[in-house]
Amino acid sequence: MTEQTKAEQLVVAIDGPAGSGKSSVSKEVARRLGAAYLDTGAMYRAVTFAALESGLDLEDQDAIAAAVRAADIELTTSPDAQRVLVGGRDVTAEIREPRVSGAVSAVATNLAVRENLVARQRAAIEAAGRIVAEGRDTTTVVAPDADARILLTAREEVRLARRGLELNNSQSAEQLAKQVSERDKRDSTVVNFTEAAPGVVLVDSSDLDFEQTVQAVLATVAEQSGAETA
Ligand SMILES: Nc1ncnc2c1ncn2[C@@H]1O[C@H](COP(=O)(O)OP(=O)(O)OP(=O)(O)O)[C@@H](O)[C@H]1O
Ligand SMILES: Nc1ccn([C@@H]2O[C@H](COP(=O)(O)O)[C@@H](O)[C@H]2O)c(=O)n1
Repeated sequence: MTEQTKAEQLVVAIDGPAGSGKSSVSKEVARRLGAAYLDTGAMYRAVTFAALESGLDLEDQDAIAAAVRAADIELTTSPDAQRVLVGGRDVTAEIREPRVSGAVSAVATNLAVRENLVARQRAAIEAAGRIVAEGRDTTTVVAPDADARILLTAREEVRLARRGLELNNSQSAEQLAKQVSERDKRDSTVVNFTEAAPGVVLVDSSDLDFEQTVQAVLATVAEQSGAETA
């Protein structure tokens, strides 16, 4: 762990469905808290990228399990400069490509992959000490003992519209549904990110703008952890 007093340590876990604002809101909350930021989804994307590059059959559970164990993944935890390296190669942009987004659920539903990545994520949280970690199972599996646990959500039509706007409305309704609703459907076969578990606070951003959502999350962190977030 870095040089931090006990009072400075703070673990915030945020999960929720696709397009709910997990990554953008978590990054901004991390900046305002002077905390690190862990994008757990980037790790699933990195493994998927590595498997695709090696030409592996993503449905071959054993081959993918072996690949994750061998995967050399480096992830920076600065909310201002995120970099992802696989085997020393910078794949920060490539892991966001549609071929990875379309394939990642197949890898993320492999339980051996989840076990391996959850262990790496816990180690990253422990190493940082003061951190906002986001991803579909962070409040329930990765960091159930976090100081603050939030399920960030928004109505489906709002999430679809936000993702559409993010992509300059270049996608058809069908393509958007694939990237948001269908991915959630497949992911939810192994993780529950639609209902708040006991002790997890629901923040619904459907009728909030970005800044209001950040404020709502900061207020929830203060309430749950007792930390000063203003
Ligand atoms: N409250 C909000 N109001 C308006 N736009 C928002 C709000 N929260 C997030 N956004 C925007 O919605 C889009 C989706 O957000 P983001 O990528 O953070 O979602 P996500 O939950 O991380 O999605 P995924 O799980 O698919 O990676 C981004 O363009 C982001 O800027
Ligand atoms: N904790 C997590 C985080 C992510 N996943 C899987 O990775 C995919 C990509 O996540 P993004 O947040 O970058 O969109 C996601 O669709 C899940 O398949 C996960 O399983 N658990």
